[in-house]
Amino acid sequence: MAGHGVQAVDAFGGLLLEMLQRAEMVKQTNTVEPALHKTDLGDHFERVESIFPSSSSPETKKRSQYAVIETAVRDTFNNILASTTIDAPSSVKLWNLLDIIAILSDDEQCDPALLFWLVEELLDSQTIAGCRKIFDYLESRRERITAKHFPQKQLVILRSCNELLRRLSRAEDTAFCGRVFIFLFQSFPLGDKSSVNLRGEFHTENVTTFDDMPPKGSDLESMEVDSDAKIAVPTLKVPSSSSTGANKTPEETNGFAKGSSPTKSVPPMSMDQLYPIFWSLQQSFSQPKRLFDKEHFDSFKSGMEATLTMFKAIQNESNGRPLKSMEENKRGVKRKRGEDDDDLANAFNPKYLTSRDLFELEISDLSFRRHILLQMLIIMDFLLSLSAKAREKLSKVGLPDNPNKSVMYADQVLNEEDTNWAVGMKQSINDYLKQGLDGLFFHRMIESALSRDKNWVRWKIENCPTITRPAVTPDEYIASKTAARKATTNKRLRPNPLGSLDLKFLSESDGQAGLERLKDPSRYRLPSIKSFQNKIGLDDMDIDMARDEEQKNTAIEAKASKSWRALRIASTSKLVAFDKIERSDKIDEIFVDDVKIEEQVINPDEESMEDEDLVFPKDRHSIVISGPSGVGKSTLIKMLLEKHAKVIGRKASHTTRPPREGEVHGQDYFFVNKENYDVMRDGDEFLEYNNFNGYDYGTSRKVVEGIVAQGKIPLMEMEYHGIQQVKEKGYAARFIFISPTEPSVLEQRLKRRGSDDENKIRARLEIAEKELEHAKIDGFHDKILVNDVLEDTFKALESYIFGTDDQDMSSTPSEQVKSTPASTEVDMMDANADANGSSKSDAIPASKTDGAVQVAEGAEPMK
Ligand SMILES: Nc1ncnc2c1ncn2[C@@H]1O[C@H](COP(=O)(O)OP(=O)(O)OP(=O)(O)O)[C@@H](O)[C@H]1O
Repeated sequence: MAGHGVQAVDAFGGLLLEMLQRAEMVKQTNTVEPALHKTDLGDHFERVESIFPSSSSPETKKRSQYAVIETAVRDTFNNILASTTIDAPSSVKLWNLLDIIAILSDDEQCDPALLFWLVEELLDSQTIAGCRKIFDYLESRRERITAKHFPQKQLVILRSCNELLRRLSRAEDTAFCGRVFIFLFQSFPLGDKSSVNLRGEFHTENVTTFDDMPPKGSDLESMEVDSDAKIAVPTLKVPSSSSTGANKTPEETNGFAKGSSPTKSVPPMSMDQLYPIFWSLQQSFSQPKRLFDKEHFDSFKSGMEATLTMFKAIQNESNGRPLKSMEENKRGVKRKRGEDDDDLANAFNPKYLTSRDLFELEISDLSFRRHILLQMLIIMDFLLSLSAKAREKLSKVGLPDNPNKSVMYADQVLNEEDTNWAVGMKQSINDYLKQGLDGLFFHRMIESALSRDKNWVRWKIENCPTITRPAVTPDEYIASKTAARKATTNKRLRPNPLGSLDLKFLSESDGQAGLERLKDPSRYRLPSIKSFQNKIGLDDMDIDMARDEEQKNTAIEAKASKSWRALRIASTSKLVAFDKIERSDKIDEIFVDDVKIEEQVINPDEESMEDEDLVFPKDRHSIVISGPSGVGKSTLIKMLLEKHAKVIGRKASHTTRPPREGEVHGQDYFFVNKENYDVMRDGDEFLEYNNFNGYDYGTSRKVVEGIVAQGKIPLMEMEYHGIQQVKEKGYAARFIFISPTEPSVLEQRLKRRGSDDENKIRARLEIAEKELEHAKIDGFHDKILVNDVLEDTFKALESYIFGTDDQDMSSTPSEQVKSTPASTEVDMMDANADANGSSKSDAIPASKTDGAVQVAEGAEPMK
């Protein structure tokens, strides 16, 4: 540390080092998470006071203390930066230092903005990849570091974020830009004015250049060179009095009378003619104030009309061949998706490609046309906000005494004719946008975005009044909750109205147990036909043995109900047997065939095993297996996948590591480059991610969702950082830790495995220690299995996964679960009938049940 000769600086510097040492002991990970808390640092904080004796004035003391702390902190900060890189594990010292400063700042021991000053310097000194890491820190601590003293911090936050945004490419780092914006949005209150463009400045630096060669045979009469923008601005010859338009028809003036449609009956230009006109519109889009000049406005109007006419002509043409364009669209999408992850980095580029050669292609693309039309709508809204009607409306709502004149353009009023033109043009654009693939949806989206934008403009005109609403009081909250409950409760609802389902399982008091009962497979699976055979036999006996007429009728009705349900089930698979049924009370034929079918199907060795024969765990959450290196995770996972290939699906992670020999992309890993990996990470596409041995690894949400979509249960292997992230994201899974009988077996197994040299084994064992340490945290894992004898561990693992822990372990879980449904079903059906006194209400009118599934649903829900 640099000596400053100031005793307090040296003393605080020493204390800071002690705090950092303590932090390293407390937080044993090398990652940003978890954050340090004041209690983690023991009594070090009390010692801060002793370094700064109280002086005559508290203000003087505060100022000198802040200066001393800042100097010492900066020394330490620079030392850390000089000795580590942001990617190295030792960078944890930086995060620890920032955490310590955050604690000091919350305690008002140092300048509140100190942390952000350092972050600003850090961002300035790092590459974009390094900045991502710093942002990991900022995002993970956002709430904490912005909760107190925000006014003192906000300027630095804004400055550093803006500086970072300036460095980022909107095209290549779109997702990172988004992270920065989201950080700003979340940190600053909604009504914060610091980033509001109060002066109504337009983004005039965004100049769109295009080929300035005059097109052959065009109608352009002159080419003006706009010296500011250094681009050729073609001017269309337009009738001189178009804005007054007194003696001319709308067609003659290119202006539009009320209700007339712009672009009506005007033939489209050639592409060459349109090209300069089309691109010169961008000038007015980025500098709308140009339109206050009559000449510019006239040429703008003609350009807009010519463009829309061309768009309409293209639309009509593509409507004539819709199938082809649909095909092309599909092919485009397919090709893009087929290119695997490379298109991830190929994000939207906000700069237009304006080559003349591309023009025709671009303009025939619907998305491109929509983009331009959206720009047109924005400018139409801008023009219409200057109309006399809009002015009147604004004055009616009552502006504050000091409205923001810079965004009002009070000296500009759009005349009636131009207003009508803008209204007509807006209407035509809207009509156009509603057509085509998803046109209505697209139109609705932009309509709502634009209408919201108008509110922001109003807010700016009103000089950004604070957007706050008084907090809801506890009384108001309770009153509205009670009222809502009252409004949604039907008092006349009978507990179990005649003919309706028993909805008791929905009752709140039943809570989790009720939900669990809903997951019972018997609720959604069809009962087997066989299960009805015995019951119908029993009903037959009841009919024969009935002591009086009433008993007999009850038994007949019960039999009819069951026969009906059995027939509905048989109708899906054994319709042939129906021919053999001669009497409605004698349906045995369906049972005869059914036995044969079951015999054929239950053949576990058969490749084409039907899905319904598969046995799934009751708990279908993802399974996460962790454990120290060498404990046998991969071995157990392999066994599980071999035995339960149709039930459990393994996901491949994404990694930046190059493939090893024999590794297959998509099977062992998804091998992606760093750029694509970062884009995925910034886009929150990973459930968890980590860096190991200098390479990045991540579990893609999409891959996991894909396994679920296949109807399988995802199985993942993760180390404790990953588990921590997964838990923080609130992803529900079952966490199983595989533990060795004692740590020494790990080394033996790794040596026996022979896949790593001595050094790698050492490195693995070091991390293994941490894994074992974490396993001690109460509740971190749902199940800990000690892998002593492999076969026993596998059985225990299966039992846990399939929810058969408590049952006999001699048979495999699959066997156990498989053997139960038939008998359980019989019991449940009986219980149902009993619960209702008889199965009278089971009868389902034919008109109400159209399929076999409905029989199962329509019948009493199984409990
Ligand atoms: N119960 C067991 N008894 C003896 N050897 C075992 C047992 N379980 C696994 N092994 C062996 O231990 C070695 C390490 O197992 P495995 O590769 O499955 O470990 P791992 O936990 O996946 O390790 P890593 O995390 O390093 O990939 C293998 O050679 C495996 O055959």
